[in-house]
Amino acid sequence: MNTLEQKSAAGKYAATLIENGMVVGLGTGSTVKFFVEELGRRVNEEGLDIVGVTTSTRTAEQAGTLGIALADVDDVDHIDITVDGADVVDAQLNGIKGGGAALLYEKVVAKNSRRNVWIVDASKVHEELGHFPLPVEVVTYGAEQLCRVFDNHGLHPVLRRTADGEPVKTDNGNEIVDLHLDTIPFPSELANWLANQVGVIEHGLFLNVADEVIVGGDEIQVLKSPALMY
Ligand SMILES: O=C(CO)[C@H](O)[C@H](O)COP(=O)(O)O
Repeated sequence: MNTLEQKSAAGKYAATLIENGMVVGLGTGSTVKFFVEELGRRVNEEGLDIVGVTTSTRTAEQAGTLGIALADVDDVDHIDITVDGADVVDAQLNGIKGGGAALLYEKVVAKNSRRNVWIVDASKVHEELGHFPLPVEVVTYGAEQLCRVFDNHGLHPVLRRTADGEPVKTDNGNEIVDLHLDTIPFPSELANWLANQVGVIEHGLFLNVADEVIVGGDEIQVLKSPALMY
């Protein structure tokens, strides 16, 4: 299976986890697109009755077009399950997210979910975090200054830009700085440090968030969080 087929397989498998009456967090990205597509099919063909809580305008547009009922995160009293993608997953099921610049809403929805399932292709799974630039959402005001601070700490920051050279704007109007790190040996320490920097809105380290990771392939692999294994 190629990467796209693996993404599709993972997305379709995740859609089988969704049951009538569930409030479902809908992540963002090309893998989630397959999941939402299959969810839409089940809503329309099987009468699946769910409410979706989206993590980006892109996903909201897709889900809306497919006729999936949507609610604002503040208008539901709980989220049963959230299905989202990831850029990297390590052996502890910690991850890097935000390749699609939706990390803030993704983290808000994840933190308010009873169960978090990530769907990935096999290339995303590694022993340790790294292998993908770590996205950090920052306020526009002072973004260059913040980049200097990151640079002084050896974090190799690059402000993310569109093809036209303009800074990428998130759904909240903030900007994304990608930290080009080969490895992240101490993710908790880095997460705490980033969270303490003035101007940082959120970072893409998702630690102890995923309960399960579904890896697409000829055979679906379901990796479970160590916390769920005992
Ligand atoms: O975190 C994300 C968006 O902010 C995505 O879930 C992540 O980038 C994976 O995307 P894809 O499924 O397209 O590889």
